[in-house]
Amino acid sequence: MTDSIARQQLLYVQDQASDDEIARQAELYGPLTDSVRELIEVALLTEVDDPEVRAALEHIESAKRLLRQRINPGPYGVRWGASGQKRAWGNAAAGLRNAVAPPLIVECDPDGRARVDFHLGSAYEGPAGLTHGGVSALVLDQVLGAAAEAAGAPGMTGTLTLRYRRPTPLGALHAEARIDRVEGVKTIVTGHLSGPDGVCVEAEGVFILPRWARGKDSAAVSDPA
Ligand SMILES: CCCCCCCCCCCCCCCC(=O)SCCNC(=O)CCNC(=O)[C@H](O)C(C)(C)COP(=O)(O)OP(=O)(O)OC[C@H]1O[C@@H](n2cnc3c(N)ncnc32)[C@H](O)[C@@H]1OP(=O)(O)O
Repeated sequence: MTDSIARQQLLYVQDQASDDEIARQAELYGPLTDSVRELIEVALLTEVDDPEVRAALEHIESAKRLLRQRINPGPYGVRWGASGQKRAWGNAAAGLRNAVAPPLIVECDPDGRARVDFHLGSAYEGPAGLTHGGVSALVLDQVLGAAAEAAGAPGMTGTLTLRYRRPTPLGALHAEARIDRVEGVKTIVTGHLSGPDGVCVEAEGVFILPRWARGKDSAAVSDPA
């Protein structure tokens, strides 16, 4: 096993946190993340005068000093609690503790379907007034990957093919995915992202269970045995 695979595996952790403890953390950190996400939008769009911008910066620096007093060297990784509840809270698309995530709260069925209604604000702009194409890819990668995982056929993205059919607006959007077929360790998933005028981006993904995870329960991938 290479060093990078071993390091990656160590970030899949069973920390035995109870459901109550996970709920406490979600209640504490969820609003912090929401506030930082809103801060990103406000910092992008504010038109107040220079002294107000400088004063706001001092407040933000002071909040950072407070939070840095005790800090996980990162990244967050994926953690499972005592009941098997999974926390991918650092995930760039869906992480509860990641202010960069829109966030996506993806609903999944065990037959390999997934869907999400979400909102993209000004921080996700690419072409003027439109969603950045890379952000659409991020959303579809996550939703297609979640569909594979929900059906017990999880994997890393091997190939993601996208067709941008019409510009994706910012604002209220929808994405959905379903498993097309499973071929051994490969799960092929299709899906799309749509806006108020219909489908904007179509996607097909090949998700592959990596060698190091084969034959292991998903909650046991941190066990190097
Ligand atoms: C239990 C833990 C699970 C871990 C995770 C679960 C996460 C669940 C999260 C849910 C939602 C996340 C959604 C976002 C997911 C990302 O963002 S993942 C990040 C982006 N992807 C990557 O970084 C992947 C980097 N690449 C790799 O790690 C490795 O190349 C891969 C893709 C795991 C494949 O390597 P490998 O395990 O050595 O595969 P290998 O045994 O050589 O080939 C197996 C089969 O796949 C085919 N194949 C290999 N590479 C490719 C490819 N790139 N394209 C198409 N086919 C390929 C081979 O031809 C072979 O086919 P068959 O001969 O069986 O027909």
